[in-house]
Amino acid sequence: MRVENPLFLLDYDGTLAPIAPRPEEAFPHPEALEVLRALMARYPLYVITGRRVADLARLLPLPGLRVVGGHGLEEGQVGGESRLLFPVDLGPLRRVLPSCPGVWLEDKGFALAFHYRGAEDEPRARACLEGWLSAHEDLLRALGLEALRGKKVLEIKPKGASKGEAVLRLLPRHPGHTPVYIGDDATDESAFQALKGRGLTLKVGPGPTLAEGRLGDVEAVLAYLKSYL
Ligand SMILES: O=P(O)(O)OC[C@H]1O[C@H](O[C@H]2O[C@H](CO)[C@@H](O)[C@H](O)[C@H]2O)[C@H](O)[C@@H](O)[C@@H]1O
Repeated sequence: MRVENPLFLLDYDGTLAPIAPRPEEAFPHPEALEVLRALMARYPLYVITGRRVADLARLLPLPGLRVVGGHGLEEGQVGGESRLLFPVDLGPLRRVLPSCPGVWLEDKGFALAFHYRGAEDEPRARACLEGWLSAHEDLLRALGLEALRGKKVLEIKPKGASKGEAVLRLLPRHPGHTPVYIGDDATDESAFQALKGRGLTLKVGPGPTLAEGRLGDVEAVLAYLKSYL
């Protein structure tokens, strides 16, 4: 299914890049750069990611590429400035970090992501993180923080920011365009929900979803995007 005058809103991990054991190893699909460059020349396009804008600039070095980072916490452009939209103080939380076997911390500055992919016992690592979370619920609430669960990752970030909130912020900037949102993770569901009845939403891979349509994998995402060129 294709739409007229699309506004592309594309997730990164699991959508433009296959999932990898570590974030720094998740390189874009070999055709992604060329396809995104061509799409950007014709249509408005944003990458909507949980990563930092700076991280995306390294992985998708396309000057002028618009990026919403940190699940809506940050906005910027590759080769340009980025700005933080939600104030945050993670200091008190950094003093009580969990100690769970096989879990490692990706500190984004404005959010903390605890990864358990590859832990010897992933279910145990996840349960350990959930236990730590329950024990610190009051602290999180006092700091205005909340948990977000993604693919083998538990993130702590300021309340209020979400991909759904971010896409609703972007729509008025592109009147006359129909949003096409593509994402693979639970963290994309808020965007699928926000865009209900406003555009086309496509979930990558299996699993329950609020999206209207589905693409099998990253390969299918690239084939779909190429159909607009
Ligand atoms: O919104 P996204 O662009 O999908 O980013 C979500 C998170 O992606 C990264 O973690 C995930 O991908 C890694 C590489 O494939 C994988 O190892 C990990 O298990 C996944 O959770 C990134 O590290 C996070 O900061 C993003 O929030």
